[in-house]
Amino acid sequence: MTVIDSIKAAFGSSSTTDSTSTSTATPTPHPEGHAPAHPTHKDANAVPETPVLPDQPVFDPKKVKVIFVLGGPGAGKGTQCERLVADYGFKHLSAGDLLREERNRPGSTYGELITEYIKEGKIVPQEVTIKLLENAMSSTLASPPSNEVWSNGQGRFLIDGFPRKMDQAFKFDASVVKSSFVLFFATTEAILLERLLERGKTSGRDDDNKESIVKRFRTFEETSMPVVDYYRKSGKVVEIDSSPAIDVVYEKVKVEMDQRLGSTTTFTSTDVNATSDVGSNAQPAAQANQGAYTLAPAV
Ligand SMILES: Nc1ncnc2c1ncn2[C@@H]1O[C@H](COP(=O)(O)OP(=O)(O)O)[C@@H](O)[C@H]1O
Ligand SMILES: O=c1ccn([C@@H]2O[C@H](COP(=O)(O)OP(=O)(O)O)[C@@H](O)[C@H]2O)c(=O)[nH]1
Repeated sequence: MTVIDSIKAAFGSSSTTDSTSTSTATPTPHPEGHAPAHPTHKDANAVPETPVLPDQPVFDPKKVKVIFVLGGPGAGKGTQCERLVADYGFKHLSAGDLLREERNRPGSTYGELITEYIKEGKIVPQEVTIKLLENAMSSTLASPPSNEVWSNGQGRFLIDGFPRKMDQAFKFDASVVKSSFVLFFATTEAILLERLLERGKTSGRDDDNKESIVKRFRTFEETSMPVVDYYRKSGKVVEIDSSPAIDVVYEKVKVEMDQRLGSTTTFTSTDVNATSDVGSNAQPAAQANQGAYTLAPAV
């Protein structure tokens, strides 16, 4: 059994194909006696400990607002989030950025697993992603941005590119906090492809190439669209056509946001920086927060 197989077994995901299923089953518990409490880099063959998610929501939904930002790869989620941070004081958490940051962290137990899943356009086992999000949220609330929407333990998060699978949606609601609504950016596959190939020229991302893009499209259609449809049935989806130019899309986004949050508040540039450090490809800020948003064992 390879290290990757061991990790998949620990997450109840023994083949690469089952990560696209919409199963809501609880992951297989970690095999007794196989995992050191905090496996180190040296434990090349160790089966890592599965992150444990709480049974009850960690955050109070009256204080902590979460808006999920969904859409196909390249739909413009990160681009629009960046603007919303500046105008509404959100903290932007990109699930993909958090995974890439964890993958790049020296000694991460999950580096190899994350690399393989991202290259194949598959969904990383939910425990890893949800734990990263929960850690990032706790850390933000512990040192909140200095603007009024973060006073008295309150906060608002844009969670970008998550949930991409039904089990993630259910588990996040149950163990982190129930989301307020979903901002869904819709456009055609042809536009997505064009944008991703263009982004690939400078992004340095190993999944912004034709082969991975096609796989990501299939995962989006088969696994992530059912999540959008699920939220749509409960009236929680705000759908925006993201085909037009960035400014045109953002004008529509603002109208929808103002209806739900009250009109735009303008924040100082200091505040903008404080809330945008986990934006797309935000490497320097991610380094400044090293350890804060990772799965590194607590010391
Ligand atoms: N409305 C738009 N029109 C043209 N290009 C866009 C638009 N929105 C985003 N882009 C560009 O498309 C690429 C993908 O956008 P991004 O925000 O990274 O997407 P996502 O986060 O959904 O993967 C980026 O290079 C971005 O600059
Ligand atoms: O909840 C998530 C979010 C992202 N990913 C992985 O990260 C990749 C990149 O996601 P990101 O949101 O950064 O990029 P996008 O595909 O939207 O451009 C995806 O294809 C998945 O492999 C994942 O496994 N779970």
